[in-house]
Amino acid sequence: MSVARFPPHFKNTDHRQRCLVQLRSKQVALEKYIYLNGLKGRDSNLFYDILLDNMQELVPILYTPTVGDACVNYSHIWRRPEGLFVSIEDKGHIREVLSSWPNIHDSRIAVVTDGSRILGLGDLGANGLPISVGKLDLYIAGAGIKPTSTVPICLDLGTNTQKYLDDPLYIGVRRQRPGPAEMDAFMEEFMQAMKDVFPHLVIQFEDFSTDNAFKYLDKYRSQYTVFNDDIQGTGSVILGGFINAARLSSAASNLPLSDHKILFFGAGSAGIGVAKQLLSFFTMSGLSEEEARKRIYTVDSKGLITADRKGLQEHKKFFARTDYNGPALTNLVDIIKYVKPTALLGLSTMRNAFSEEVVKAMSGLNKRPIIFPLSNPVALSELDYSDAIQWSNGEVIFASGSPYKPVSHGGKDFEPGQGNNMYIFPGIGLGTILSKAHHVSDGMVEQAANALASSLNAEEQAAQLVYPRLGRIRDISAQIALAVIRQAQKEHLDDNAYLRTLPDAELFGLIQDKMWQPPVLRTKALGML
Ligand SMILES: NC(=O)C1=CN([C@@H]2O[C@H](COP(=O)(O)OP(=O)(O)OC[C@H]3O[C@@H](n4cnc5c(N)ncnc54)[C@H](O)[C@@H]3O)[C@@H](O)[C@H]2O)C=CC1
Ligand SMILES: CC(=O)C(=O)O
Ligand SMILES: [Mg+2]
Repeated sequence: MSVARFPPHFKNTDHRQRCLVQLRSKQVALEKYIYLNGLKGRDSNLFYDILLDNMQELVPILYTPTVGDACVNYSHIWRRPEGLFVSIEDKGHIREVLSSWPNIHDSRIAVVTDGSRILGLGDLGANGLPISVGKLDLYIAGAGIKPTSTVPICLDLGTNTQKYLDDPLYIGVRRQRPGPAEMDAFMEEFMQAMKDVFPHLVIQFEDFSTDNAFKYLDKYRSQYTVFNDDIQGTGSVILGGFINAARLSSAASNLPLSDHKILFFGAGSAGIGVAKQLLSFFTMSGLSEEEARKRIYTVDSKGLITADRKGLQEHKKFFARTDYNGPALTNLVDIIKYVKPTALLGLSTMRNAFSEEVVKAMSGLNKRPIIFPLSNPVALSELDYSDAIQWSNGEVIFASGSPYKPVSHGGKDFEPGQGNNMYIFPGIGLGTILSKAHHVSDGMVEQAANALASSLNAEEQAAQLVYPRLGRIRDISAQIALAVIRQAQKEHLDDNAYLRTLPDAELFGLIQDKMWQPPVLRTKALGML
């Protein structure tokens, strides 16, 4: 019998470089994703070691935009089990399904999607699992959560996307999605079973379609340790970036912060989640809640949202305008001329909706307009960075949901921000886990945003960035976790009395010490992979 052996001149130190060479030799982003996924399966320590050193290059592959391609094609590229599928056919014995997970006692954080609205790509059914895997990779790399403490879950409830039902390789149950009563009963059993099987788990709801996103957050946030990333995580990350953007914009035009006016293009779970969080930008600037609400306008596929519109969905009512009585305003440039916003935020999934005319209208109103095209993935972004810079003559204050490369214009280099909840959820999760908080409160989400806004270092401030650079994500997550823990303590939601005894500097050190590091150096020293 032959024994498999390493080649005689094999060196672990070279192998790290070899992996990067193999990765970079692939031309297609989805192939890079498949390669990295394979590497994680063969040697997860090496995978995370490489990820930590190459965040800027690898995050766009493991996360948006490429994770979107991975989801769309998951039934075809599937290679190995890497998470839990909980099927509607498991109803009645969901507890047994969850109990099959190998690391139950170590489990601390689950990302749960039902695949019904993956990024802006719609209902992908059971193909949604990679979004949970990708988010958890960011928990591991960004907040040092131990890989064995993470639980990626996709609820396999069927899909209303016919092409998947017709696909012979589709990996999910072949049925339409359940109606509200059947879905509610499934969620009830699932959440109770999660509590029974994983007593110490923080649950992140991800990419549920908008009505269910609001419904299950409202229903479960006081019963379980749960938050919704698309509503609260996005709200928090955009509040953090907006604080910095508004300061830059106000400094350029001498505008008091409370005079900003924000126009939301897109009023789904993300749009309304962000709009509600941004109320606190105005209340922090001295306005009352009611005055703050008046500084925010929302637009959906039917135009400016007004209170007199018939059949308005519940989540759109809060920001519906009562002060506009003219004919329905449906054209974005007309809406901008009417509202005169200082900031335009896109969460609409409408590619290129922010046209040259739109950007010029914003530039005509503001010396430094704030324009955040936040829809994911890149193919659904409302505005490309190079267009934004060109059409605003370099004046735009810009952050997008998915990453863009820096651009040059008029002999100057410009660096975009990435307004993505990836800056927030790792820190919220870490802070919640360490404080053993029973719930994730609005206060914890708001303090996470403030910590993110204050996290820019001198170099980032000098470069007029609105978000810190990704390479510093662990430092950022530690700062956010500290703020989240302190707020949990203030609200008496925590269950870790020891952390209360520590001054901030010591608590910050403890958070950093708790962060998992891939033990590659040790395996390197042992001469094995
Ligand atoms: N940057 C980030 O961190 C995040 C970005 N997102 C992105 O936000 C986008 C929206 O997500 P959800 O709110 O959950 O989806 P959704 O489908 O519930 O909301 C989309 C909204 O856009 C509106 N819309 C669609 N077509 C429009 C048009 N032609 N004109 C004006 N409005 C239009 C719809 O009426 C709806 O209000 C997705 O692309 C998602 O990837 C979501 C969460 C986080
Ligand atoms: C980033 C994210 O959570 C989304 O696009 O849904
Ligand atoms: Mg999401």
